[in-house]
Amino acid sequence: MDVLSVDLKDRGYNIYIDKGLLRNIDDILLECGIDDNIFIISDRNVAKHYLDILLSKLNTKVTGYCILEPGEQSKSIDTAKKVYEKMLEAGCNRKTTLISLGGGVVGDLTGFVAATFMRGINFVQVPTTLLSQVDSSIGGKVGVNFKNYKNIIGSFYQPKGVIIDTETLKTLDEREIINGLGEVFKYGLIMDYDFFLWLNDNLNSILKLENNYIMNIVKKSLNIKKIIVQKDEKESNIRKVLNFGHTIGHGIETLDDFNTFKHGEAVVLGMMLESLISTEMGLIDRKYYIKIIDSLSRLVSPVKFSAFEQKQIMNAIKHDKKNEKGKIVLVLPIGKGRVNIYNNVDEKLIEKSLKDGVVI
Ligand SMILES: NC(=O)c1ccc[n+]([C@@H]2O[C@H](COP(=O)([O-])OP(=O)(O)OC[C@H]3O[C@@H](n4cnc5c(N)ncnc54)[C@H](O)[C@@H]3O)[C@@H](O)[C@H]2O)c1
Ligand SMILES: O=C(O)C(=O)C[C@@H](O)[C@H](O)[C@H](O)COP(=O)(O)O
Ligand SMILES: [Zn+2]
Repeated sequence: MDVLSVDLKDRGYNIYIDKGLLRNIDDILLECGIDDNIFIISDRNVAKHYLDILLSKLNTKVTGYCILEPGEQSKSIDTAKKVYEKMLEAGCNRKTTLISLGGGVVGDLTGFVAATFMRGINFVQVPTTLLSQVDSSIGGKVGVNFKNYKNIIGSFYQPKGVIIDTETLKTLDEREIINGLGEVFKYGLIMDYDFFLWLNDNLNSILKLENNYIMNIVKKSLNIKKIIVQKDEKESNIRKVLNFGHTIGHGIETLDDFNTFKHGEAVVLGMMLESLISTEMGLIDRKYYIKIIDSLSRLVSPVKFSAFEQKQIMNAIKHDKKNEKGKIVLVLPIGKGRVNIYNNVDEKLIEKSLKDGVVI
């Protein structure tokens, strides 16, 4: 088992990573200081495969559970209200620990409920998608969508531990693995170009879920995220780089009420368009731009957006949380494995990139 520690003073915690860890969840929870009074939140797809393992391992330590409908629509205030109700019915109190068993949707929602129920209770992340194992389960960004805006209500609230069983990825289809790889490629492009090249060279083995490749991806990704979060927990500056591809990506994700693109797919398309803007601004050369587009196109094919969609994406961009003094903030590539934060990008250039689209 690999153990990484996220060092955030009294809010620090361990991340436990290995194949088959769910079978030791009782012992690992004890290591995190959690014994009983546990309430589990999961979704229907995940519960079908893994809830029984947790219930049999934790037995009488579990006071209840709540199973959500799968999908982004569950990341809402309405779902949070339903969870609060179930928790009250089950007699949850300030000593209750929530376990989030699922992907990023269950994790963000559970974290939000944990941050708000009785002014804050403990929670542990048990991520079961590649995306949640490499990204959403650490760093403490918790929240829900509201009025079709992504993560617009939420908090920074760290878990007490993260338990990653890479074996759970075996029940995901390839589209979900590619969804997670979107965030993994992001780490390479913002911080570690050698990792980006390694991902390109080994994509076939990764898609076959060969365990040493998956372990490498999860550990490398979490190490990059942990270093950034430790430096800037509440996103005053450097943490913004984790948002590469997201300013445009979040707009793309909201299209068709979140029904067309998954988060990681939208981020891939966002990274392509933000790289195009970077090229237009002369921040990267054409050769590097082509390398980025060729590589990301192996995950998601570039998309041409209709005029209506372009408008909707621009509206989302104008409500992005990073915006300052009415100016759109973009994280843009400036060289191999390097990005920078810009608050002076001409709005017209963003509109033009959405209109032109990327070419391969
Ligand atoms: N908090 C953060 O830092 C952060 C970072 C990145 C993304 N996110 C958020 O994460 C969400 C996306 O997360 P996601 O991609 O994990 O989506 P998800 O939680 O919707 O899971 C994807 C699908 O896989 C199913 N599933 C999950 N685990 C499974 C398993 N092991 N076997 C079979 N099916 C399984 C789910 O039921 C769902 O249908 C978005 O809302 C995004 O905004 C948050
Ligand atoms: O942890 C972060 O910081 C990130 O930005 C990681 C992103 O991958 C993630 O999608 C995050 O939820 C986006 O946050 P938001 O603040 O732009 O809503
Ligand atoms: Zn993301």
